Amino acid sequence: MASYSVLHGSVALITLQNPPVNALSAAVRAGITDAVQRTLKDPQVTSVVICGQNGRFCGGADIREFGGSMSGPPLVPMINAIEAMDKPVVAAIEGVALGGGLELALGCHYRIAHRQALVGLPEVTLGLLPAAGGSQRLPRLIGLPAALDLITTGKHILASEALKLGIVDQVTDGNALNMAVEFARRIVGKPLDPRRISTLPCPSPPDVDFLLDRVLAQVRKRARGALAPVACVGALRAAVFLPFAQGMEKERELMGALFDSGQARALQYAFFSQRLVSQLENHCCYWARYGLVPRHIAPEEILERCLYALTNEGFNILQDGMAAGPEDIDAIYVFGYGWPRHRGGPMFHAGQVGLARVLEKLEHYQHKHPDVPYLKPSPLLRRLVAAGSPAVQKWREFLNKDRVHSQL
Ligand SMILES: CCCCCCCCCCCCC[C@H](O)CC(=O)SCCNC(=O)CCNC(=O)[C@H](O)C(C)(C)COP(=O)(O)OP(=O)(O)OC[C@H]1O[C@@H](n2cnc3c(N)ncnc32)[C@H](O)[C@@H]1OP(=O)(O)O
Repeated sequence: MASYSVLHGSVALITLQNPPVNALSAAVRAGITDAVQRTLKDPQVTSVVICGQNGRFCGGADIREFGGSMSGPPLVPMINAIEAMDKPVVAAIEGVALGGGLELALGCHYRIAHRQALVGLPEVTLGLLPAAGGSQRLPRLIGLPAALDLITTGKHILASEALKLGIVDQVTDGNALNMAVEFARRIVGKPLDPRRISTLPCPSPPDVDFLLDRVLAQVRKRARGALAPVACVGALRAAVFLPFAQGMEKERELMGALFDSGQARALQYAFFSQRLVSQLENHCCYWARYGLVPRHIAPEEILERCLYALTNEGFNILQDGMAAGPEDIDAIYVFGYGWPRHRGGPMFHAGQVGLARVLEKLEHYQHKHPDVPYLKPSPLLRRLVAAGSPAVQKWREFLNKDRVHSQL
């Protein structure tokens, strides 16, 4: 939800309340929408400040809502209504203004931030693009090159850097909310048209087509099949060449394509998995509270069972002649499935660990779990170990000889 109060008899304060990061859930959007209506109707109110509870402006749209049917007031008309207000609206940014949180701030007429606050449009890291006007407002505010960088990488930047880029108007080492309230009182009566970012042209260099094509090529190379970074460039192209309203349509169309994609679902799953795993210690407290003694499972056991079963299947694939050499399997994992390049690939990694050790581990886990077929050591792995564990670069040659031998 969002609370509404009036300070000094004239400054309406709208406070986002959804701990821990004040994500823009349906209840928060409804609260803001109601508060905006109250502000418009109250003749005593001459300016507005929007802030977040507990020193955090807003962590963006509520990612948990993406999995279900979304209800409540939609974000885009809500932000447009804030921008259209005829009373100045100031965002007081503390903690974070990320994703939809920054898009909300960009709909305000001014942004005052704590120097250490983090701002950014990280949607791309969730397989999405900034679809509450961020892809259309940010380039109009800071120019195309800087917006391309921020939106296609999703990086968070400090408010002090955001000030240099022109994203925020002032930063403070003190209390950003107090500063925003004082600021809001001072700017009453100043013209608001130049502060409505949607009405501004998008500053872009003369060789804009060249720039967009170059960034698109870079992004495609870096993205390795990820859809969102490419869609982000498409949305920014729209910001340059289309009027705001049509740009917003394009933003929505591109978001629609990403929204239900397997990639967005996978990246959002990864976002929550990462946080869940870091809470594992609390699970231990849960066991202790109920007097249960959990079987100790070392993280290495899970890792090794997954990893060695995978490499073992790689040896079976090589033996069956489905891949000509270990490089074919490693390239699929490094380039197609994000296996860390510095670890070479699963087959190379097996060589690094030592084939005898991989075999020993597989035998150990097979003994513990005889019903899991993937843990049964591949005959090829056994033959490689028996042949003295040749280096991975020699396996292709070994396989050729092995195949010739088996045909004789
Ligand atoms: C035709 C069909 C058309 C369809 C078109 C659809 C149009 C739909 C319009 C939608 C408009 C979209 C608008 C917007 O552009 C989209 C977004 O805003 S996506 C969200 C962007 N924000 C982020 O990516 C920020 C994510 N969060 C973080 O990076 C960090 O959490 C943080 C904010 C930096 C804080 O970090 P920490 O202090 O370390 O805390 P944790 O990370 O541990 O988080 C604490 C807790 O909060 C949960 N959480 C964090 N952010 C969110 C969030 N945005 N939504 C929901 N929950 C969030 C996090 O999971 C932790 O909870 P726990 O998992 O521990 O229970």
